[in-house]
Amino acid sequence: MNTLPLFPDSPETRATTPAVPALLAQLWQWADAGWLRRLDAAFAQWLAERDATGGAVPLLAAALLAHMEGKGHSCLLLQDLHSRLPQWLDWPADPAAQQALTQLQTWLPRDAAGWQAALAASPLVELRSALSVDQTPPAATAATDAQKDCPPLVLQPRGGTLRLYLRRYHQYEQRVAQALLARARQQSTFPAPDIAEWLARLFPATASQPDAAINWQKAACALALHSRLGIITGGPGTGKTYTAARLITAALALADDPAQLRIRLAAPTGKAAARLTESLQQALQSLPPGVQEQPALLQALQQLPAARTLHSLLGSRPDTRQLRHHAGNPLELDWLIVDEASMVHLEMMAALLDALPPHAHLVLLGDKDQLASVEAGSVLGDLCGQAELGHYGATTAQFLQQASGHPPPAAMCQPAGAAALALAQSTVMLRESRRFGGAIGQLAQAVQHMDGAAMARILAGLQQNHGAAHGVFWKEPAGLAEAARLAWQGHGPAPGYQPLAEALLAAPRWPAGNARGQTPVQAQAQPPQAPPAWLDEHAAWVRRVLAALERFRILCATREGEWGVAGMNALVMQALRQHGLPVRMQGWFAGRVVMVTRNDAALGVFNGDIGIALPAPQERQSLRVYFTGGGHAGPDANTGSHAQPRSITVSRLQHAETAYAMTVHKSQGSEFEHVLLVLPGRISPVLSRELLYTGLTRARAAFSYLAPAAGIWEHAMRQRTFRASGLADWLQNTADAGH
Ligand SMILES: Nc1ncnc2c1ncn2[C@@H]1O[C@H](COP(=O)(O)OP(=O)(O)OP(=O)(O)O)[C@@H](O)[C@H]1O
Repeated sequence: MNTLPLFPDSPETRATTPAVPALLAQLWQWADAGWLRRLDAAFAQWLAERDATGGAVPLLAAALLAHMEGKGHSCLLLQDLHSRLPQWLDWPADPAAQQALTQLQTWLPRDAAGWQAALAASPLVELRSALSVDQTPPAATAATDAQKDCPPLVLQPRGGTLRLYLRRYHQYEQRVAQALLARARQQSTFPAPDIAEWLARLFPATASQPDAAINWQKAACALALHSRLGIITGGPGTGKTYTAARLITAALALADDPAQLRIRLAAPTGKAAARLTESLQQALQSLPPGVQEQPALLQALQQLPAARTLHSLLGSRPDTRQLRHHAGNPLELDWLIVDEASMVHLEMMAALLDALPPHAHLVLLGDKDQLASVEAGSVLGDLCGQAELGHYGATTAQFLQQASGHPPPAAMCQPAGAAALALAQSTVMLRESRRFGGAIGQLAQAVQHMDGAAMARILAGLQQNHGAAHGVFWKEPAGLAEAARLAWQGHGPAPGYQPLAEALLAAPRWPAGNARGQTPVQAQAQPPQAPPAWLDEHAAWVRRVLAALERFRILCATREGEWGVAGMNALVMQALRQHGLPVRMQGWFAGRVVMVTRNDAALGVFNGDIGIALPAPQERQSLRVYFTGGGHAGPDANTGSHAQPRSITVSRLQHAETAYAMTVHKSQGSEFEHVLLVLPGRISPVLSRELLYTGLTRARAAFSYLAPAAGIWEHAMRQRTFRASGLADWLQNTADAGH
């Protein structure tokens, strides 16, 4: 029911809001100042040209909505907008920006009733009832996209909150919620005793894991086999891939014909897909003996295809948002395992669910505590908001007892007779990390629990060792000289970029006949016909360079500034030049590390792919970008060699940026032996607990931290990332009594 009363507009608001032309002029001025995006002002202008009869407030709300969508929010929480505007917009501290912000604030209604009054009369806004749900089938929704005749903005009261959406995001949220709930409720046909039998084989009791209490990995498999949806969340090393390997094995074992079961693996980035393939292969090596005795099962496991990026799985095509697979042309698969699900944004999740055939099982693996996706939405976080508490219903508890040998602890079950949320019945949180100990693990825990006392203890221990112990170096305030030292030398055995520079300079000499005898990195020239032995030598060198590149990365909270990606890249490039590499501040050079910034399905490169420019083995004077991870095993199109990693010539890679340093956001799905996290000296909303946690957990063996001001870490640790979204509400307001 719509719980928000419809009051007349507040006179206070009307009195201060400018006329439409004045508002638009002001929005463009703010865009020129860099406080809003030009896109935000242009959107308001476009709406005004469509219909300005609703006055300035709907246009102002639209510009702010577009701006917030650019920051990852899928909607605008209207009743909080007035009070939280300074925090959400984060305009610069200078007096002009702050004065503008104050002015903007006076134009906003102060509460939900004021907003509803100001927006309800506008033909640009559709007011939805709290209970209405879109019934448009996904294929039709995708086809009409903007739905030209519908108002572009949607005002949605629900759960006591008033949200304003771009129509597209309103539809995505509803489609995602409906599709996930339908899958969670749809039970599979596997009989519980058969599930129990296979899970007992795959998770035999051991000394470290006696069969005395519930085994959450086993329970996760049981629930994913029980319905068409499994959500498995947990921190690094908690065994998500280990569990997925056993789940896949059980699914194949329970299938009538394992050879016919189409299991597909996917991840949001090429890097994450490569890691999934690799760690799944490792996990499959450690399956218990019972499996080895089943030749058909073994053969099916050996034939599992490599993981792909979600973009390539869904058939992303150049120059269009439309994907090859959708509800009208569904994916041809029976099971889909998606790793690093925290990186999947709302639009991608909606597209994925549209394209999934109804009978297919979907399994999402990911760490709910990591940063949300770069693009709008916080899907996994919204799905797993209650995962820690379980909330299992009586039917689920009974099924877990039957299929895995133990019910969940009483504290994680719903009281008798209480309704159980459908999604919770398909969700398991894994808690025990088997990889993460030492100071990095302790730091990650202290951050996650906002535990100031634990943090103080860890720092005191580090100080006794001049800032470094057990693979952790932590210093604030610190100077840029310190950053340059760590970026080059690392600390202790933990590497900086020096090993990469050494690998680059240790390039094989050109074959005999090249009079200068220079390495390819120095000369970028070679004979036109390279002999096969030289090609192999070149390929081995490329692999050594890529391995060195994977050892270290600088992660930043921001892109700009000395302590952002730009500053850190400059610092590293200066060091590389000093050590004899042909670095150029603009354009391509051998040794330039880049990150792809836009998907290009035709080229087979995707946003977030990391590569390094190196001289090509055959083409005189030419550079190719060789990519880490996600490479294909087939022969290189250019060289014919079987050992070449995936590469493309630099002139074809239009959308890439230098990436010795990258944002923490973009580092999700990757791990490095040593991570140097640098934060800026100014407090801002991007500094958050999730940012620290994600940065920390990218480090396999060593972690360094620097910031130019004291108190930055502490501030970040106490601040949670905020993403406005209505997805949790759509999911939670739908209870399934008796589940
Ligand atoms: N029940 C178990 N018994 C023995 N070893 C386990 C078990 N669960 C996980 N491991 C081991 O712990 C390590 C981490 O497991 P895994 O890679 O599956 O974790 P993950 O959650 O997928 O990590 P990440 O988030 O970093 O990908 C692996 O070496 C795995 O073999």
